[in-house]
Amino acid sequence: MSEHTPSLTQLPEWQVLTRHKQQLANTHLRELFAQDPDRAQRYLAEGAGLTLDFSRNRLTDEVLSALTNLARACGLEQRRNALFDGDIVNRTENRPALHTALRQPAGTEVRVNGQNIVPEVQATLARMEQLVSAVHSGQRTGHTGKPFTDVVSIGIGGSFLGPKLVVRALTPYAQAGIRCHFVANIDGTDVQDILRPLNPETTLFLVQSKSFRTQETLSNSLVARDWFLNNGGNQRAIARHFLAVTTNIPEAKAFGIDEENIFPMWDWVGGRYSLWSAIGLPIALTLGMPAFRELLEGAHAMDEHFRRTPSERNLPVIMALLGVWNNNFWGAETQAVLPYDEYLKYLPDHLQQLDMESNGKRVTQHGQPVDYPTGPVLWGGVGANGQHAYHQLIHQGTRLVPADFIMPLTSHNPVGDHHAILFANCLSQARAMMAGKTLEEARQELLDSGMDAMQAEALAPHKLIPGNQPSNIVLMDKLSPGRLGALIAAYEHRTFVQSVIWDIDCFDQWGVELGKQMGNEILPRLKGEAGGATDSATDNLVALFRAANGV
Ligand SMILES: O=P(O)(O)OC[C@H]1O[C@](O)(CO)[C@@H](O)[C@@H]1O
Repeated sequence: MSEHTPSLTQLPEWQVLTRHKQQLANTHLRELFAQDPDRAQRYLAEGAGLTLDFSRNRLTDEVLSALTNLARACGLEQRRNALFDGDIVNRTENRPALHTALRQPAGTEVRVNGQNIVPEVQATLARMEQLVSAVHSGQRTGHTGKPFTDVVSIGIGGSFLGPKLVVRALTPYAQAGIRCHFVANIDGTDVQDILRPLNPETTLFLVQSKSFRTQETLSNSLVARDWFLNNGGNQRAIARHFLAVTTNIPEAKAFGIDEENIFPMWDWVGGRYSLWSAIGLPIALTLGMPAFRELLEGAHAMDEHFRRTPSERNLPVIMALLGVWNNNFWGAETQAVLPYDEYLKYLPDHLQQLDMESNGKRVTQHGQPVDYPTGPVLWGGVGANGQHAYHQLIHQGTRLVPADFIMPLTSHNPVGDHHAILFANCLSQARAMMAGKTLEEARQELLDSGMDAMQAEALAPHKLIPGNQPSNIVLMDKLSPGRLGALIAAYEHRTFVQSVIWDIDCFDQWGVELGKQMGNEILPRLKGEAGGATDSATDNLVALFRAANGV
């Protein structure tokens, strides 16, 4: 396996790309389109029902081939095989990362420590199916015999963001009228707002925590349990109303959840890759098992595409390589994700954890500091709302902002011309970012509007739009469970490929631990249960908090 010795930036393949960047430094995307009429047809990749148009990147055939050479030199093929084969790819935690096994068809094999894990995955799906059908048919009811109407999923990070994205994205497929709510934040407002209108007799709680040690989730679960007990519930009834998904069965039992109501998780699934496991129960309970299985099938189709397609036609590989190109060679520090579909509202939130928790790393897999930027700041929101907020900075600010536009070609809610207008907005934004407007065009436009020459001269620089901003457009026929599964899996693989190039561990997250540790030290001081000093800035605010709360 290639291990980037001595450094990624010393590889000959990297040097070739540095030279390509210098050669292209003064070439505008407009020129690349003008010189190359077939560009749009050539820079298309298709996989698992998704189409990626990557023509609006600062890319030539030579650059694309140099990028794929870099991927090869970094050992992409071996690392990808290691990922799918269940090798230890998360070295700092000594684990495989087998989210792909969660969407493997029954009857296939993936071995961990010599044992095939697919049957266990399938058995868990079968248990989920039983639960979902019992809840939907009314066979499993609340403790007073009433059918469940609401599911409250309590979890944070990967035990929250993926299910929330999917439940919202696939609203048109919702079945049986089950409403799903998500409590994540350790803020009384979040949990209270959600519980207040609910009926405890018809509410099913899912405590979602891989570790069953996460402070936010455990505190919110205690609030939910007290609310249930104080509103007509009783200890025995907890068994009917509280389920858990976790690897930590003893802690879940200690919380009061019956073993038969605990669904397994495995340490070979990372939290941010876990929506495909029983952590997906909010999805299955809201949409039904057929839709959940279709989601898995879509993701599996993307796994197969990723595994078997040559890099130059491989959708997630191309997305990853373009990210490296923009980030490491052109200095982009962010990546915008702009879904042009209201249902994909929570996609940027999910991708923030997926990408930034995975690739926000500063040492190589061997603990050597990197001398190149790694994961960018990922952000975004639904189009066209963003056009009236942050797109101005993309058009005329000083930063390079690569963007991914994502849009289904058909709408679940066709209303008048809405969908065509939305698509026109998506295309026009990508085009404006690519082409921009020259000073001469701005000046001419002003003169044509009847402005005198002096005024036009003064105003034209304000109307100049440099363009040359790279973007991708990802299209699908419609936002179905299968296409959504493929889309999320494509981003998972994009993240993985980038981690291979950067030689970092994309499956650990040691950085988040320090804040948790410090929080545990500060909390007793806020409550007046411990003294001691931290730093003067923290101590000042601890004192302010205590005074405000009468501690
Ligand atoms: O599912 P758990 O164990 O409660 O963890 C929740 C989240 O906390 C983290 O460990 C840190 O944010 C995430 O990786 C994880 O998704």
